[in-house]
Amino acid sequence: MPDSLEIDRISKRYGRLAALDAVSFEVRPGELFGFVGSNGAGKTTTMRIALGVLAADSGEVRFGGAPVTHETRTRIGYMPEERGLYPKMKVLDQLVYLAELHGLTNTQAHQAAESWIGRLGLSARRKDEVQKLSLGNQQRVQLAAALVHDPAVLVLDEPFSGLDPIAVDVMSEVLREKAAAGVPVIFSSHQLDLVERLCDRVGIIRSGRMVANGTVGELTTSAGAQLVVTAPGAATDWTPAVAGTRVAERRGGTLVLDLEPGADDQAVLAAALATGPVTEFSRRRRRLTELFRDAVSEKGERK
Ligand SMILES: Nc1ncnc2c1ncn2[C@@H]1O[C@H](COP(=O)(O)OP(=O)(O)OP(=O)(O)O)[C@@H](O)[C@H]1O
Repeated sequence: MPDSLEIDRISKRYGRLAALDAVSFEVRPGELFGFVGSNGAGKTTTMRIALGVLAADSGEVRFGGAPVTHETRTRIGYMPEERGLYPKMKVLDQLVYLAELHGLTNTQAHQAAESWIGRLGLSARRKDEVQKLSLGNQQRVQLAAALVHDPAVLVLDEPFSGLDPIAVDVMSEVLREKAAAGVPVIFSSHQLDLVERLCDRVGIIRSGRMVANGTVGELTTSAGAQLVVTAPGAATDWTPAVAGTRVAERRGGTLVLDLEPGADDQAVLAAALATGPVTEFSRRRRRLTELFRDAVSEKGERK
C-alpha cells in the first residue's frame, strides 16, 4: 500500500509574523491535491517545510506514517517556486546529473532523462543550455528534474505558472498519471479553473491557516447552490421576494441568485413567470473561484 504525506499542525514564525499557524492536511496516495491561497498566504512556506528545506517551529511532516528524514526526502520530487536549475548546464546533462544525485546508475539516469525529455517535448533542446530556453521550456525541464528519479511523492510549487496551453495539458496529464500510479501529488496554483478541473482535493490557506479542505464536490456543495434566471420582461432591478435567496449577480435580464439550503426555487420560478416569459431557469453549484473569493476575502487577510 503506498503512503500518504501528512502535514500535522505545522507552525512557522518570521519574527512577529505567524507565516503558518497549525496547518494540517493530508495528501493521500493516488490523490492530486491543489493548494490554493492568496499571495503570501503560506503555500511556499508549507511546501518547503514538507520537503525539509525549511524547519517548522512546531508540528510534524510524515510520509508513510514516519517523520520525514533525509532518506525520505530523496524520494520526494520537488519543483521549487524559485526554480533550481543550473543555467549553464545542458538539459540532458542536468537531468542525468540530478538523477545520479538521487542514486540512479549512469545508465538508468540516461534512460530516465531521455524518457522525460521525449515525454515533455524537449527532444530538440536536449543539448541546449538551460539558460537559452524560454521560461516555459525551462519549466518543463524543471518538471523533468522533479520526476527523473521516479519519486514516491510530488511537491510542486506553481508548476503551471507561465505555461502555454499545450504545456498545461502535458503537465496535467503527467500529474494525473503519477497520481493514478499511487503517488501523492500536491501542487500550488493561482489558476483555480485548472485546480477545479484537475484535483481530487483542494486546500485553501488564508494568512497561514487552512480555511477549507475537501473534494471540489464537498467544498462547492457545502457552499450552497445558485439559480440562474433569465426573465427578459422583468424590470432591471427585479428581485424575487423569496426567503433564503440573495442576488449574487445581474447581467441584463439574467439574475444569479445564491440559495440557502431549503430555499424554495419553485417560488422563484413562479415570481419570474409573473413578470413575463422565462427563457432560462437552471440550478448550478458554485464554482471554486467564487468559493475561493469568499474564503479569502474575510477580514484579516494579510498582504
Ligand atoms: N524568509 C522569510 N523571511 C520573512 N518573511 C518571510 C520569509 N519567507 C516568507 N515570508 C513571509 O511568510 C508569508 C508566507 O509566504 P509564502 O511565500 O509561503 O506565501 P505563498 O502563499 O507561497 O505566496 P505566493 O502565492 O505569493 O507565492 C508571507 O507573508 C511572506 O512575506
